[in-house]
Amino acid sequence: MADSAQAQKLVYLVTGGCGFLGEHVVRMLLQQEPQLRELRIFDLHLGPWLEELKTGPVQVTAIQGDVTQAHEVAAAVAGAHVVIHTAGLVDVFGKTSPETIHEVNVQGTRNVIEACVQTGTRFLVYTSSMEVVGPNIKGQPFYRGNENTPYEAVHRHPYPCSKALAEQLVLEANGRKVLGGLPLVTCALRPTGIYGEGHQIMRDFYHQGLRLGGRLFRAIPASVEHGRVYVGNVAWMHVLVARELEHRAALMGGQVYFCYDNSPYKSYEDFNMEFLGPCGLRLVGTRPLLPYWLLLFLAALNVLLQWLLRPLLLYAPLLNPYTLAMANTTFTVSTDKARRHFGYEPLFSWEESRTRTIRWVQAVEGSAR
Ligand SMILES: NC(=O)c1ccc[n+]([C@@H]2O[C@H](COP(=O)([O-])OP(=O)(O)OC[C@H]3O[C@@H](n4cnc5c(N)ncnc54)[C@H](O)[C@@H]3O)[C@@H](O)[C@H]2O)c1
Ligand SMILES: C[C@@H](CO)CCC[C@@H](C)[C@H]1CC[C@H]2[C@@H]3[C@H](O)C=C4C[C@@H](O)CC[C@]4(C)[C@H]3CC[C@]12C
Repeated sequence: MADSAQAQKLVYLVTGGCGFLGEHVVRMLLQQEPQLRELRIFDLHLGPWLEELKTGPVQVTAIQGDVTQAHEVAAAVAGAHVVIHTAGLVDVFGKTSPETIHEVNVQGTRNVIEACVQTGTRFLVYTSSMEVVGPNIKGQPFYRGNENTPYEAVHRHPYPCSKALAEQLVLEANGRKVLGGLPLVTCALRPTGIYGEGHQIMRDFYHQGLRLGGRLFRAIPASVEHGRVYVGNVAWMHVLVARELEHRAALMGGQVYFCYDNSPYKSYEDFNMEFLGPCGLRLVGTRPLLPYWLLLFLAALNVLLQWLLRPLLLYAPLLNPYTLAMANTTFTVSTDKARRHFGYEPLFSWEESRTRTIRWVQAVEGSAR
């Protein structure tokens, strides 16, 4: 008893803890981090599921707050040993203005860093994205690359621009003196496209398929590989990094790590069919049904429609020139840096990740009826 009380000494803060990834990080910490005494969950919108966590042995503190408000962030960070900063605006569909994306993703991250410095928190893990690397505006392939693969990382879209800037801030903050004089230790995790329970875009594709009579139409060549990683494994990487940063500060501080697991290399659409297929959807065509120039035209038309309709309603379809370029450019990762630096092995096999995701889509199906 005394032993476990002694072991449970750390206070963690997860920003964005009610999002798709954030919820998995929160649950993973509660399951896998024996040193946890208090878990603070900071989010703009708090989920009702947090209530069920409050009955366990770890103190769970839900904080409704906005990362763009420096004083709210500082109050949440004060006294935390580790901050996992996953909060962000993930928008590649034109739902939010570029200014808001910048404010949340860049200024929000700056606020988190400054809060750590001012209040004496020493360990900061940032959820970055594969998009800080690519695909770039030239659409050059990144084929099974690693953290050292040369690639021209040039962006124009507000979301990757904001993630790249925020990541740079986090990495540059490594080594800054925090209150008390000790150095801040930071690192960034770069997931590829995350999938798993709670994935909104998978839900959107599923509903689109139902509307189209159980069919989806191939738009992307099957040969274009798109990197994907299971949300449970991304969460597990966050937990491991957070745990190991203190012990391996010299090695891990200021580093970036792609998030990876044993999910197969496939095109975006073929990969989604691994889950949507067993739920009754069919991908029509072995080749794209429309020529690329026509898809590009439709994508551009969607941008025009979005602009024209903006005064009346928010029109934000999945297809736009940016998402088309993303889906149509090979970007896959093959690395073992996380294993070498902090002993990461995926917690969930591909089979388990697949089964869990299928079960979740089936539950979505049940609730859609
Ligand atoms: N989903 C992916 O495929 C993917 C891939 C790579 C990286 N990421 C990164 O992972 C992180 C989480 O992404 P996600 O897919 O879980 O997105 P999400 O939208 O599900 O979660 C983001 C969370 O941040 C919160 N948030 C947004 N603005 C906030 C603000 N101003 N203050 C406080 N909280 C705020 C939201 O309420 C939400 O709960 C993001 O930083 C994203 O860039 C996601
Ligand atoms: C042309 C359509 C025909 O079916 C397919 C459009 C698919 C797109 C909506 C998605 C293709 C690639 C996705 C992105 C990628 O997986 C990585 C991301 C990084 C992350 O930081 C946020 C999410 C995303 C941008 C993800 C969003 C959806 C796609 C563009």
